[in-house]
Amino acid sequence: MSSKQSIDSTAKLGSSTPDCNHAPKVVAIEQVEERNHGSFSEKQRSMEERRNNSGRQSTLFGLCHRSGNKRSRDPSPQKSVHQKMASCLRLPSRSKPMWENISLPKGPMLLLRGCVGGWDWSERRSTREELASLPDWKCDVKFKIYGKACQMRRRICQYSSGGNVSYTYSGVKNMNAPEFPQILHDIKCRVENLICDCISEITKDGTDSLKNLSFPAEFIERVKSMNSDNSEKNLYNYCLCNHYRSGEEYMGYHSDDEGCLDPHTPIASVSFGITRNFDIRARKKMSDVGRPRLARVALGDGDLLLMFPPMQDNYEHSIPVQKKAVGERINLTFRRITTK
Ligand SMILES: O=C(O)CCC(=O)C(=O)O
Ligand SMILES: [Fe+2]
Repeated sequence: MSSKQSIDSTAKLGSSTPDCNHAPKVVAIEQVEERNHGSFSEKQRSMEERRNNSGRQSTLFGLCHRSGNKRSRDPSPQKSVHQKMASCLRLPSRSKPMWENISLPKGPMLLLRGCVGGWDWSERRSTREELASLPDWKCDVKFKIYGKACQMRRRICQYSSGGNVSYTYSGVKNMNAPEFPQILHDIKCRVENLICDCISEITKDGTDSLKNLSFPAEFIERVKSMNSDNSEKNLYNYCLCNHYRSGEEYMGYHSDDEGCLDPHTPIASVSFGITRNFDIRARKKMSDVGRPRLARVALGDGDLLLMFPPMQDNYEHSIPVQKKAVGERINLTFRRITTK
C-alpha cells in the first residue's frame, strides 16, 4: 500500500459532524505537509494567523498564576476590547476551541490548533524565544535506541513540579529535574485548563460526537472532579522540552511507554515555531510485515496534541527530517509521572 493510500484510509477513521459548531473533525492529514518551507514570511504569517484564529479560545495564555508570579502578560494595546474583556472575564472570544479528532483505531488523539502560548504569532514568538533561552538546554545528549548508542542533534531539557520526580527517557535517567520556570508553569496551566474545558464539553449532555471516543474513564473522572475555575489543576508534573533548530534536526520513531508514566493521563504535546510533520506508524507487535506511515499530522505554532492511552502501546511517532523546512521549533511534552 502506498503511503498516500494509507493516509487516505486513516482519514476515514474519525467521525465528523458538520452540523455541530465545535464538533471534532478529521484532520486532512496530508494537507499542510509542505507548508513550512522557508522562514516565516509575512504571507506565511498571515496564513498561520488565519489558520489559528479559527480555533481561538476563551482564556488568555498565562491567566493561571501561582503566587509571586514574576511573569506578567498584559494584553497588548492593539487587542480589541472584546479580546481584553474575554481575557479578564474568561468569556469565549471569537469561537469555541475546535478540537479535532485524529484518533487511530487503537490510539485516541485530539488536536487543538493555535491556542497555546499567546494570542497571535508575535506573542507566540516571544514565548518561543523565552523558552529557547532557558538555562538548562543540553546539546549532544547521548542516548540509546534499541540498545545502540546515539547522539542527539536537537537540544533537550526537562523540568518538573519538584519533589521526587525522575524519568528515564531513551536510556537517559533524569533525576531531580529542575522546577518548572514560570513560563512553563503558565503553559502547563493553560494546557490543563484547555483539557478540563474539553472533557467537560465531552461529558456534558448533548450530541457532541467526541462523546463516542473512548478516553480512559479514570482520567475523565479525575478531570471532572476538578474545579472548573482557572486554578492550577496539577494534571502534569513533568515536561520534556525539545528544540529543533533546523529541519535537519529530528526525532526517530519511538513510543513514550515508560512504566513510570501514569497509565490514564494523555501526553500533552505543545508546539511553537515552524510547522513540522508528526508521523505515526504501528508498533512492531501490531504488524509483522512492513510498517508504513499510517498518518502524518502537521504540528504548527501554538498547537496542542493530546495522545491518550493506549496510543503509546500500539503506535510509534516521529518528527522526520524536513530538509526544506527553515526555522526552529520548540516542542513541550507534558507528562504525569507516578512516583512509586
Ligand atoms: O517534537 C515533537 O512533536 C515530538 C516530541 C516527542 O515525541 C517526545 O518528546 O517524546
Ligand atoms: Fe514522543
